[in-house]
Amino acid sequence: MALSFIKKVFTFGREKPAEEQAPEEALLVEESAAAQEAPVADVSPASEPAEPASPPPVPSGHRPHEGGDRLEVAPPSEQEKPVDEQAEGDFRAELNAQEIEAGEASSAEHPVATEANDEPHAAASEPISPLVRGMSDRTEGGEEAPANAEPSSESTETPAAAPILPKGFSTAASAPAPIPDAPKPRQTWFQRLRAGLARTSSQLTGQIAALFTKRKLDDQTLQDLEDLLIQADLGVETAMRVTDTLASERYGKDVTGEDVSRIMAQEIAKVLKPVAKPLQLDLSHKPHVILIVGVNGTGKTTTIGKLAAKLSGAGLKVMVAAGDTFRAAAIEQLKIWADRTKSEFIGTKLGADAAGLAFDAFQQAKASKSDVLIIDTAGRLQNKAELMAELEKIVRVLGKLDPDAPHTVLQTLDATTGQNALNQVEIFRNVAGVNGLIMTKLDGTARGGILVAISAKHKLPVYFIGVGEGVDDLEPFEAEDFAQAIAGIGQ
Ligand SMILES: Nc1nc2c(ncn2[C@@H]2O[C@H](COP(=O)(O)OP(=O)(O)OP(=O)(O)O)[C@@H](O)[C@H]2O)c(=O)[nH]1
Repeated sequence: MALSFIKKVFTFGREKPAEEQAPEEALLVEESAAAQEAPVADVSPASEPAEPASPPPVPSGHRPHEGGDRLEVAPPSEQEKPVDEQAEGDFRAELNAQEIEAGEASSAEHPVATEANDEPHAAASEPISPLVRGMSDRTEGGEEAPANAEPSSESTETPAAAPILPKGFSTAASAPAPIPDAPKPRQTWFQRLRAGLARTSSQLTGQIAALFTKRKLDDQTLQDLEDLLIQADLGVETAMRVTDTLASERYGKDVTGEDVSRIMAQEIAKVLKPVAKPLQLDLSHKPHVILIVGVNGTGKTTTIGKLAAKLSGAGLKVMVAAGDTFRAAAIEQLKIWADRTKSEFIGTKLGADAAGLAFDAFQQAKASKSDVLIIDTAGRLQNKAELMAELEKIVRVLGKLDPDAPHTVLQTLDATTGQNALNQVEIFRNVAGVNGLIMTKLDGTARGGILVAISAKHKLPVYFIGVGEGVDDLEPFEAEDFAQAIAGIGQ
């Protein structure tokens, strides 16, 4: 399967659109080609000599996946990361500048889920402005002084002697230059995952070690252990698996914290292995439609950017649709991701019907022979019936153009959420037919145990995990790695 997929990736990806699309009045459709030709913004002013030179154009940073058919695209090697990091810094600055320009600096910080976010923003539906390109590295007027130029009359004047200030005062000129911090080496994704899950794992391992100090394994310790595992969000089923295995191996014997961690990692991995699957694309659909759903702020738009980068990096023709018509900043954000990932973009005005946009996007993607269409949706709390009905409508409308569409419905889950995520999956699955999950923010202070409980209950594939805000911070989900990170063992 992996080979045939790779073949598909590179076969389909090289096709060009058959013809240019006629512009539609209501839609803002951008061919990515224009964006590809434009230089990448260099937002590092030359007046800051400490900054490194501008990065090369946005790095693709993608190569065919080495070990499987999970989108068939592997994350970039560690050597590529510093370049990505620099480019990412530029991108973030670009994003900020764009948002400030759009007069939405306050919403640029990206809100955490609130009910207020469910209402359309009052901002006017301005057409999307072009990206802020880099600042000039020249002074105003665009001229640089030639190297052998005569010094100006101003420069021949003797500089005024610096005043001698009383003790306890200083001027900016006399203050010692601050010593810049040495740049921190970028962590690997597994280190970030480990760090994100550190709270869960260290709490667990600490409690387990305390529980088993100088005690033989008996019914009481097993019960206490089960309680600890449930408190860590792992769910009753997995907690019992761990205690049953431990009991069968060591009942009545001395047990160390390491014994428990090892068995815990092993049992968690057993639960996760069946759901750690590659995201299969059926490229015969042209486009394979991926709908992204989830609660506000769980990382839908960012994840779309990351997915688009992987797919277009592999040579596929990708279109992204800004179906989050509630938030102007979300449309802007997706447009920037589209430019950056060389994807086609389709959007509409703020407050417009999201299902209508999804329908238009599907038609447009068919016409332009896109391989993959990824549709963003507005974040919604799962208890908002009206918004959930809108989501249902999006799915229905897509089904009119292809009864199998949307072919993949991905739900993003914020790893810092905890127990509520179980309920979110339940409801989004019923309403939108979620058939795959992506857990984001596993680099933060994550409570990753809930993914184990969700996997045990729903058995939905978990395709990727988000381990940062950068374009490359999306990793294929690996059961063993995740299990070890939760149990606090491994690399
Ligand atoms: N640390 C970290 N931050 C992330 C990750 N994924 C997304 N984010 C951040 O989470 C915030 C919300 O991400 P969005 O992609 O805007 O979330 P959304 O679900 O589209 O939000 P709504 O449009 O409000 O529903 C942004 O600041 C992202 O940069 C991740 O894996 N790690």
